Amino acid sequence: MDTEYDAIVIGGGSAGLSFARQAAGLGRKIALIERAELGGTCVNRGCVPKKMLWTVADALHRGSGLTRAGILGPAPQVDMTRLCAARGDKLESIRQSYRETLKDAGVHLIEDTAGLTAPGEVTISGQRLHAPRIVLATGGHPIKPDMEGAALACDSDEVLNWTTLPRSIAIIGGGYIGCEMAAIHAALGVRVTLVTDTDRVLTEFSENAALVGQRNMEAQGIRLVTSCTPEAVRQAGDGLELVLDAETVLKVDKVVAATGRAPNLGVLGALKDRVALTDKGVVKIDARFETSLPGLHAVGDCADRLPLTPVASSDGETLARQLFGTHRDPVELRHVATTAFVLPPVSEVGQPSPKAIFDEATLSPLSAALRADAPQDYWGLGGSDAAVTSVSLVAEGAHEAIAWAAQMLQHCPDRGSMQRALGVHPSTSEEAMG
Ligand SMILES: Cc1cc2nc3c(=O)[nH]c(=O)nc-3n(C[C@H](O)[C@H](O)[C@H](O)COP(=O)(O)OP(=O)(O)OC[C@H]3O[C@@H](n4cnc5c(N)ncnc54)[C@H](O)[C@@H]3O)c2cc1C
Ligand SMILES: NC(=O)c1ccc[n+]([C@@H]2O[C@H](COP(=O)([O-])OP(=O)(O)OC[C@H]3O[C@@H](n4cnc5c(N)ncnc54)[C@H](O)[C@@H]3O)[C@@H](O)[C@H]2O)c1
Repeated sequence: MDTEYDAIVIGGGSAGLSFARQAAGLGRKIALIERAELGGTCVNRGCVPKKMLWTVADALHRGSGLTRAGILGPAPQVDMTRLCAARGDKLESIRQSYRETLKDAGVHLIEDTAGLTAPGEVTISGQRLHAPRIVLATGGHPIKPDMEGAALACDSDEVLNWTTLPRSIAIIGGGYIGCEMAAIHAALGVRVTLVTDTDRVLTEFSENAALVGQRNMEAQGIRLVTSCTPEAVRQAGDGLELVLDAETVLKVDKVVAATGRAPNLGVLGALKDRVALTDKGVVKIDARFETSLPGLHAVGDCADRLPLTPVASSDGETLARQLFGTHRDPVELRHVATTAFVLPPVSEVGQPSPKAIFDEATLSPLSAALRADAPQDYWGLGGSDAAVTSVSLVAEGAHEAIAWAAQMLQHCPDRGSMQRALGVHPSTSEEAMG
């Protein structure tokens, strides 16, 4: 087996795959080491299985609200066996396409657990490999809250592997994962309570957009408990109890912890003290993704960027170009569009100002007139009339439209010139642009 490479990348998720493909494409000899499934979190335990579930939830949700339009009759049932089989096939086809891509690109794929044993040296199953550049792309894992009985709670990895649906769940955490799991499972017919320690959900989004998303979740029948840190999870017969305080105990089939993620840094072994971390516990990097240990770079969720797949993929490719091609700056995080896949989705790009310059209405889409639960749409602009710096959107299809807003923001538009373009009638965006 070869032991000398131009670069060794540890982790075959979005960041590592993208680095390896690009670096090999630039003619370099690259090893990629992956201890589990190719594709990492996004493909196996994140975006892809989540989005497939969300697609089903979205269809059920749109249909179920339309009672005033005369769509009546028994609620459609989800066959989880079929759904899981279709999802399993899709994930395997993605993993297979990655295997083929790596092979075609000439990347040496090693399926093993890697440890960093010295600068420029990685060890797998007792064998030492060397490269002047080592890339950490080891991603992260879910963390559970520090409370009695936390081990009884499922994390997102487990939820995305459920083959049957519980009747009721309590979710701890109102971030992306907690809200997405809540909206999806409520649409699938599960009774959902979401408990979070902040005073509103989706605190990574601007307040006005998040509050519209929160109201839509409540209209969907999700019970929200804010500003609450649960005290314990207890077994109670076949089910569980989530203890909120001395007086309040929720009885549910399952408790889900969606309380954040931490980077996978076991790979650093004895070198861990030589690799500086940020206050958030992720690896500190400079503009060339280099860590405090010369020759060691970090990309994706283990590094101090935004834990989103497009950022991981783009940074992996950028690092390969920086090391082996022509220099390219990392994408600016203010141009990264993001979406919480609730129903309808909450999407945003840019740097929202505390007070939006345009959000005078929470828009009432025409479809709401036909729905029993009347979801609201929302469009907000941040910055100033002279320079718009953010766009927030809550609407069906928001996750598609927000990419165009990201492109528009690159050109620093003023509000006046935005109004000289016209939207489609009748549509939410037309109301917002008017
Ligand atoms: C439930 C959920 C839903 C999400 N939804 C979205 C979404 O809709 N949109 C979005 O943009 N982002 C989403 N994300 C975030 C996205 O999945 C991550 O940002 C992205 O997957 C990070 O990619 P990565 O390559 O940095 O890490 P990962 O994909 O986690 O890959 C790291 C890989 O490194 C391997 N590894 C770790 N240590 C070692 C070792 N010592 N030796 C060998 N291999 C090792 C791991 O096995 C893993 O495969 C979601 C995340 C979750 C959990
Ligand atoms: N659609 C997407 O793009 C998407 C989807 C899922 C995840 N992600 C990425 O994954 C990252 C992690 O997501 P996440 O939702 O796990 O983490 P998060 O950090 O975004 O949210 C965790 C939430 O749990 C709350 N919390 C923590 N401990 C608690 C406790 N003991 N009691 C009550 N509430 C508690 C926090 O206040 C926070 O609201 C996100 O930042 C995001 O970048 C993205």
